[in-house]
Amino acid sequence: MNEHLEQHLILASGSPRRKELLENLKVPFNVMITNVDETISEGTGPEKAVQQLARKKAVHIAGSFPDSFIVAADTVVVLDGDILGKPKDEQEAIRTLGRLSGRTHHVYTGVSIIKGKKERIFHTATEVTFYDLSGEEIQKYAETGEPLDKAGSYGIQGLGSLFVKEIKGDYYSVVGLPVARLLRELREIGFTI
Ligand SMILES: Cc1cn([C@H]2C[C@H](O)[C@@H](COP(=O)(O)OP(=O)(O)OP(=O)(O)O)O2)c(=O)[nH]c1=O
Repeated sequence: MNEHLEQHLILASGSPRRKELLENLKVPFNVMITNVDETISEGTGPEKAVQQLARKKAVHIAGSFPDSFIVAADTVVVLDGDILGKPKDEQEAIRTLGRLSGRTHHVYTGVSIIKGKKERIFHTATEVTFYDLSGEEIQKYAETGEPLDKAGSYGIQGLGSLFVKEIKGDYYSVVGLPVARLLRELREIGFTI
């Protein structure tokens, strides 16, 4: 019997990118959308913040599925110590992109895995450097709508790729899910893959 049929994987995320990336594992899974409050309390560092939020999303689903492996993640961009989440509108996206222009920032992704009483939690940090961006470039990009549902107001996998001069770390972590690390952590918690 296919052992994958005996273990149930759930992605607790509404992000289409996370779903696509998890498909690379080539195991069946279900997607469940979580709706948790993503406010980060004052003074919380990005490493802790992304882990806490990822765990909150996983816990939200885990109670109802104690026999399943629940995976959830959270991604933020950090510049000059400021945590930049998803912009609330086009104007905020334009301001954020102006700040990221010509600079190096960090993308933190936290991942939580819960299986009954067992848990794994980790985060990754990736360094991304942008080319200088003109006001016109930023304006045009913001008008595409691509920044709106993305931390730091850009998508490295989309038109935002045209801004990236250098990246140090896991590309997939910037997109929202460090899949290679996740695979290894899933094995550690007893998922056969
Ligand atoms: C920096 C960056 C972020 N992002 C995305 C990944 C995440 O979907 C999003 C950050 O918001 P998150 O709150 O981490 O995730 P989400 O609200 O989209 O989905 P869910 O909470 O249901 O899992 O930004 C990209 O797609 N590309 C990028 O280059």
